[in-house]
Parts: sequence; C-alpha cells; structure tokens
Amino acid sequence: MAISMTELWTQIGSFMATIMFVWAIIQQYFPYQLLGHMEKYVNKLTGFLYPYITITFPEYTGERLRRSEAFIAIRNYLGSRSNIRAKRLRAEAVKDRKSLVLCMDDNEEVIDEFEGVKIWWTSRKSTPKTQTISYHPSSDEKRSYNLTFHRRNRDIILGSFINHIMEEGKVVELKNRQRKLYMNNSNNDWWHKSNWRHVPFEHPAKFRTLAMDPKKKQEIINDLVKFKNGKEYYEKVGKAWKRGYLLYGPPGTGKSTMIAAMANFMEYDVYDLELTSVKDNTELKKLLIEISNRSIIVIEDIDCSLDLTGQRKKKKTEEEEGTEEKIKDPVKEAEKEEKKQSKVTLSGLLNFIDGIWSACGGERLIIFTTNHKEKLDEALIRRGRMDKHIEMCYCGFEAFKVLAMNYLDVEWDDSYEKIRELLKETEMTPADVAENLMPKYEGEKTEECLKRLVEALESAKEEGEKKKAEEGAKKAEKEKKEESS
Ligand SMILES: Nc1ncnc2c1ncn2[C@@H]1O[C@H](COP(=O)(O)OP(=O)(O)OP(=O)(O)O)[C@@H](O)[C@H]1O
Ligand SMILES: [Mg+2]
Repeated sequence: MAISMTELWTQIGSFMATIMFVWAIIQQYFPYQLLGHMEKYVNKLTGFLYPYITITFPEYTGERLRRSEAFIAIRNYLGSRSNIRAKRLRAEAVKDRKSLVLCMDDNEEVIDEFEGVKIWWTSRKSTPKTQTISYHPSSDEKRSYNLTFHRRNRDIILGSFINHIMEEGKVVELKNRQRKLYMNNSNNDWWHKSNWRHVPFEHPAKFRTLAMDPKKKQEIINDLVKFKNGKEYYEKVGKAWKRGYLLYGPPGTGKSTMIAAMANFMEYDVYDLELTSVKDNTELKKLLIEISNRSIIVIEDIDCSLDLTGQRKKKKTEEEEGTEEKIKDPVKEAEKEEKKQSKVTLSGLLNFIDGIWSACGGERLIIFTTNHKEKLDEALIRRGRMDKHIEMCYCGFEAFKVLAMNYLDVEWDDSYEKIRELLKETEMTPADVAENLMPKYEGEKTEECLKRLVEALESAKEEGEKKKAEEGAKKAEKEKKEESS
C-alpha cells in the first residue's frame, strides 16, 4: 500500500528530532576530537533512517529570475499523465497556449512511477513574511516542485527519468501551443523589436482533405514523418536537420494548400518570406537567425522574386506604372527607388538555404513554390537544397473523389464514370473542380452540383479541342509558308 509522504515525514521527523536532541547533549560533554568521529556515525545513522533524496525545481532561476524550463516541463508532464491524479488542480492561462493549463495545486502531493520505481511529487508554495512593495503582487510567491525518491534509485532518476520528463514536457508544450504565421517586416524602424510580425496560424487544410493522387500523398507524409523523427540520423550523417521542398504546378493546383496541410501535420510555425521586401543579403541573414526551430520557411512564387542572374526584379507598383506625368519630388523619388531596389542576390539566397548560417537551428522545412519550374536556376533547386520536387497537377479522378467527399459527402454516384473519362480528356485544376462542386445556395442537391461539374468539364473539353485544332491549323500554315519560301 502506498504510504503518503506526509505520514512518512511525520514519523521520520520525530525520529530525527530525538537524534538531534541527543546529539546536542553529547556535543556539550564530549571532547572536541571525539566529536568529528561521532558526527560521521550520526550522518550514517541519519542516512540509514531517511534513505530518500529530494530534488527541488524552483519556478524562477538565475539572477534575472527567468521561468525555469524544468519547472514548465514538470508542470506539463504532470498535467498530461493520466495515472497521476492530484485532488486539487489549478487552472492557468498561459501566453501562446490554445487552452487553459491544468496543473497540480499548491501543496499537493502525488505518486508517480517510472520503470517500476516509485516517485513522490509535491508542489510547494511559500510567501515571504516580510511585505515588499511590488508592481506584481504575486511575484514574491515562490513555487517549486519537489521530486523525492529512494536513494537506491538515484541512477535511474538522474540518468533517465529527468530527461524523460523534460522531453515529455516539451512534447506537451508543442502540442498545446498556439502556432503562428510570420511575415517579414519591411519597416525596419527602431521600435520594431523583431524583423518578423505574426498572427495565429489557423488554416484548416489537412492531408485528408488535400485532393491529389493518394500514393503521392502517402509518399509525402512518409517523407515528413521520416524527417520529423530524423534527429539522430541527421546528426549521424553530419547534415543540418532541414529539408527543402519545391512545389510546382499551374495556379490553383493546391501548392499553398499543401503548405498549410504540411504545417498542420508537422505542428510547425510558418514563416512566409516575402523576398521582394528584403533589403539585402545581410537583412536576409538577420531574418534567418530569428526563425525558430520546428518551422516551415516559405517563399511563394520564387520565379517572380529573383531572376536567373540573381538580380532582383524591380517590383512593379501602381505608382511606377501610372504616375509618370505627375510632378515628382526628386529626393522622395530617390528614396523610393532605393527602397524598391533591394539587393538580395541569388548567392545570398543560396546561402540562406544551406550556407553555414542555415544550420543555426534545426527541424526546419524550406518550401519554394512556382508555376514555372523551368525558369529556376539549377543551383537553386538541386538536390540538397530542394531535396524533394513535388508536382501539383490538374485534377485527376482520385483527387476529384477527395473533393467530392469534402464538399458533398458522397463516395459514389452514377455520374462518376463520366467524370472519370472527362477528367482524362481535360485540364481542370482542383480549384475549379472544387468551385463547381460547392453548393451555390442552401439545400442545393448533390446531383445538381455534379451536373454543373459535368457541364463545366464538357465545355472545357470542347474549348481544349478547339484550341488544339487552331494550333494545328497555325502550325500547318507555318510549315506551308516555310516550304514555299
Ligand atoms: N489539391 C487541392 N486539394 C484541395 N483543395 C484544393 C487543391 N487545389 C486547390 N484547392 C482549392 O483551391 C484553392 C486555391 O488553391 P491554392 O491556393 O492552394 O493553389 P496554388 O497552387 O497555391 O495556386 P497559385 O499558384 O496561384 O498560388 C484553395 O483554397 C483550395 O480550396
Ligand atoms: Mg499559392
């Protein structure tokens, strides 16, 4: 039967008090030289009577009183264990967490077990008796967790249990945190502390709802799982723990949706890097070192941000295009021009991806998207930089079935055979298929949505055939002209 720590303490406490009392009397009457020997035996006796070790984990540590990582990990660990049931719990609202955190209330005690070893956890709170004036009334309260175990289990506890708590605590923290979507700050004013601004990341895309060939989808999921569990592997092969993905394909085939699904699957933050507003390579490096671990760095439409020589394309803005006639202030114009002409080069970007600085952090995915893979520099997309190239294509039958389940909740319909054939003969993006499947008013029937899609596919097929015929005619005419000349 489990003995409560409080009972144990009371019994041992009275024993200890007796020993200490006897020891105090002895100290008064025995010669000084003998006392040294006796102290050794008294310590042995105390150790024999109280064979437990207690480790304290205070909430705040260091001179600047930062919240201890170990304390937070223990709080998460204890809160997540179903076999540990505290009688009294405390609810805390923690910054960047999706929900309230429930943890053991002050001065509670629970029993835990690890590899057959019994462990006692107690939560303590102490408030100093002297009153001090503080902006934060509760800042004087000192909380801690105490971990008590038998000294024969010292190796297990210190060797593996403490690491185990730290890891479990971190996993719980990651699971419950509010993930963020970051964008780079083009205003580098002194009052902006960071080069990134963020909002909560709440995109609903999942791999389950992503319309694509199931085999290809599974392959991507396996790749991501392997990456996530690959810490030791990357260490072993001496490679920074990061992986590059190139997503390419026509507009509306799901590249951005795929990124959101990946972020949700991996439970990573997303850093959406807008290259056109980065001033130069140095600023790019600064952005890089501020990126946290377990994140996805995204550069969308990479072909529009850099040209093949590595020089930036000037961003076309409305002012640039339509206000030539207006009277211009030359100083302001020069300033504007300077802002527009950022000097990030291809080599700066290559260094960003896998230069020496890119290894200052781990567990990161870098994703580029493009509609024109052929326009990209070979160096930029070679394996090692962009390790996996994923083509997002026009809607096939398998992808259609996923969309039909998403939008209409139907697994099979008589029209499916026809749709299968039409999808083979047309090039329609999943975005267009989804738009046709989506009910247009409350209560629109499934058959009506499917009929709309069939009609859209038929007219797309007709248009495609017409286009092909026109192209064929043009080609024939050109050949004829060449022959006659
Ligand atoms: N494969 C897909 N699976 C599920 N939904 C999709 C898919 N492709 C497109 N969609 C739908 O179409 C919309 C547009 O898709 P998305 O923005 O992901 O395309 P994209 O490939 O990033 O296009 P672009 O090249 O123009 O950026 C999405 O909001 C989504 O609803
Ligand atoms: Mg996109």
